[in-house]
This record gives sequence, structure tokens and C-alpha cells, in this order.
Amino acid sequence: MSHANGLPASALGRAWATCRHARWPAPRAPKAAKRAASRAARAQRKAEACLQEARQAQQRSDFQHAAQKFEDAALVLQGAPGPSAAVCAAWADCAVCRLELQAPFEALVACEHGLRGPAGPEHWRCGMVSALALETLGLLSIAEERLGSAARLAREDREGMQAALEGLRRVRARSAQLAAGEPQALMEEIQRMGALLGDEEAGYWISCVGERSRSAEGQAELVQKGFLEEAHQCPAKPAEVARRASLVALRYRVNKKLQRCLSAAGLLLGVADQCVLPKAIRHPGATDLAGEETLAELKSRRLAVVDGAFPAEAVAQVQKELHALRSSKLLQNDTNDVCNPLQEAKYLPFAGGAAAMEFREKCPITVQVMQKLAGLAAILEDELGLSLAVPQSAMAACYPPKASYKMHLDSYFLQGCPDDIPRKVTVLLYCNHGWSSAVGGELRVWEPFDQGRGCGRKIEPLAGRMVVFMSEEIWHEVLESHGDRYALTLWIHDRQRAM
Ligand SMILES: O=C(O)CCC(=O)C(=O)O
Ligand SMILES: [Fe+2]
Repeated sequence: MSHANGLPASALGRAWATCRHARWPAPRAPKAAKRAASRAARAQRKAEACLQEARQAQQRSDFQHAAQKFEDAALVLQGAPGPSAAVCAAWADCAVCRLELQAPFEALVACEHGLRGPAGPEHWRCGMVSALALETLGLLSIAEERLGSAARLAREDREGMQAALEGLRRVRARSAQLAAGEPQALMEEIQRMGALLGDEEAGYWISCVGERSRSAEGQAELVQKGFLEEAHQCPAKPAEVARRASLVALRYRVNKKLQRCLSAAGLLLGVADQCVLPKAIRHPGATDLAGEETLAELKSRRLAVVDGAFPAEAVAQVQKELHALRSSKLLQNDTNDVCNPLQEAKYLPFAGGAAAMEFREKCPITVQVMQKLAGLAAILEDELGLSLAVPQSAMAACYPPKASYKMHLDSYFLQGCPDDIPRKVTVLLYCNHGWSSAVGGELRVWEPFDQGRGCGRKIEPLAGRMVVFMSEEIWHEVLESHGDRYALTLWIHDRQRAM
């Protein structure tokens, strides 16, 4: 018999059982001062009560209540001095309950909380449960990574190690079936991921892919968009192509949804940050960025290019700062992003607060530039009648050689993805001193809502050049970079959906 999420019931059951009944090392006695010790003892008692209630709820299969109580316990323990093993265990228990509730995104959020503390052997269980959740989401490559590290962490624990190794075998076998294009395995994954995304969003992607699979030109477009490998094009077998490409498209969107969930839980900066109203962050210099002509262009053509938006010295300094961030490995890529696996990026908080302090020291000019870019939002509201909200971070990105970004929209809200990130306006600033066509990485844009007929318009990523466009309307791509190509991107959100 197969479990609802497509895993054999027996394998899943065994893995969960291992997770649930695992024994943990008793917490070490806190060595801190007396006051801290009594605070810790109080927290311990409170957490104990929550844990007891959670376990009772779990026994009567009231997983909703159990998950809540395990979370309460984890939060109490997290806020008190004491060993991190107990915190991690409570989060793992919470995640197990959320898996029982068929809520894998929420389960992963719990695991990520648990994995935040200093790494220790107790992490294996959070790693294990998160791998199960990732498997349920169909994100098999990250599941495999997690299982690998869970197996290493469980060296001392035979049962735990066995569960991790069994998981590894299962995930690898599944990946192999999918890579071989086995129809049944592909259909199961597609159905499962479709259910996670909801009918509207899954329907949009599956029908887009299905339509394009029917012709050779359509299949070439799927290759261009990153959903089909060149070698898998086969105009004579449209259904096979549709299955493969649907899997890639849905996995891409599930990964995006996971990022939104993690971001909303405060575990990942960017994507779903807290927003502020444009008028709260007006910037006196922002009027230089958007003159009458620019605003008129944006209004009519939905895209405007502004050269020399910032002084050359400031842009050169931003480039230096981004280069330094990259050298200290602070920019990271996302191999699950099928459209753009090589880009190295980080969202930098540019407003006040502790998070921004670190970056104000590391890259002061970049933060100032971002603040001025964010000041654009108030002008766009006043002049274009938009209703906006501004996230408190912007993305710093480097496209190293070979990186490119396949054709995409920055928000698919108008395409039938009601939960997509509420991006309304995309603001880019290029920071490539001495750019030449040898560096590559041009931005290619099409007319509003045009999904790539003809060759579009190429925009060179010249130092100090700012490009502003409507995120839901302008399909665009970044052509292959041959050097290190730097840019800042601020996405301004639609207020109704953001706040
Ligand atoms: O850097 C660029 O030119 C565009 C990047 C982009 O399209 C994106 O990050 O969504
Ligand atoms: Fe984009």
C-alpha cells in the first residue's frame, strides 16, 4: 500500500517511529550563575508541562494540539539558558506532528528552527524529520543532503543511522526513477506537488507546460525557460515531455513556496520580509532617480532605463563591497532554482535595527544606495497611483561565469498564482565598472505580457544603470555571464497583498 504522499507506508512509518521514540542525552546541568539557574529551572518546569500535554495529545492522535504544545515548549526553552538539545528535540517533535497533519511546509519550518542552534549530535533527528518533509515536498536533492548529514550525526546511534541510511536509499531510488522518466513515478510526484501548490497554481504550470509540449517550438521554449533538458526534447512524444517538464516546473514552484514559508517564519531574509509604507521611508535623493520622462516610460511601456542613476564613485564602491561579500562567502546560490542555479546572492537588510548594523559596517555605501532606491516607492505611489509596500531588504547578486537566468516573471500573481510573492515593481541597479560585451550578462526584456516572441530588447548591465519595470508584466531573462556580473535588486510589493 502506498501512503498518501507516495512513499511506501511501511518505510515512512518506520522512519517516523524512529524519529518519535528516539532517546536523547539528558540535558547537561547548566553551569551558569544562580539567577540564570533558577530562571532556567522555571522555564524547564513550564516547558515540561507543555511537553507532557503535547505527548498526551500525541497519544490520542490530536496532532494539532500536540504540535502547538511542542512548539510552545520549544519557544520557552529557546528563550531560557540551557542546553540546546532539548530545544532541538521539541522542534523535531513538533515537526513530526505537523507531518502527521500532512503539513510538510510547516514541518520544515519547525525543523529549521530546531537546526538553528549550535550544531550537535541532537541535530540528527531534526535533520531526519526535515528530510522526510523535503521528500514529501518532492525536493529530493535537499532531502538527500539532509539524510547524508543525519547519517553522519547518528554515528553513535545504530537505529538512527539505519533510519537515515534507509531514507537515503529510498530517496536515491526515487530520484533514479524520475531521472529515467518512469511515467508512474512522475505522475505520482506531479500529483503530490500539485496538491501542495493548490489547484490554481498547479493548474497554471501544468497547462503551460502541456501546451508547449505539443510542438517542437513549444518544447524549445521549455528548454529556454529551464523546464526541460535539451536532450529530452521529443516532438513525437508530447506526453512524455509534458510529464518531465511538469515535474521540473512544480518542483521549482514548491521550492519557491518553501522559501516564502521560511521567510514568513523569520528564518530566511528576503522574499516575504516585513514591509513598511513608502511614505515612512521617503528619501530626498530619490527624486533624482525618477524624472518625468522615466515615470512616463514606466507608465506607458511598463519599463524604464535610467543611466547614471548614482555617481560613478558610489557605484564603484558598491561593486567593491559586493565583491568583498562574495570573497567572504556571504553570497550563496540555490541549486534547486532551475531557472537560475548559479547566481550567488544575499538579501541585505537596509533599514535600521540590529540585522542591518552588521551590513552597515560591512557595506555602508551599498546600504545607503538601497535606502535611496527604496525611496522610489513613495514617488511611484504619488505619480503612478500605485499602492505599494517596501520590504526591508534588497538583493545583492553576482552572476559568475556561466550563470544566467532563464526567462521568467518576478511575480506570477496575474498568471494564476494567487499566493505568489506580491512583487509589483522591480528595481535593478547594475554595478559593473568597465562592462563590455565580453562580460555578457545582458538583461533581455519583452513587451508587457509577451512571453518571448522575437528577440526582445537587450539592456547592457552598465555601471550606474538603473532599470525599473512592472514585476508581473515584463518577461525577462539574464543572458549568460562570462565574468563576475554584479547587481542590486529591490522588489517593491503590492500593498494589499503584502500587509
Ligand atoms: O540582474 C538582472 O538583470 C535581473 C535579475 C532577475 O531577473 C531576478 O533576479 O529576478
Ligand atoms: Fe527577474
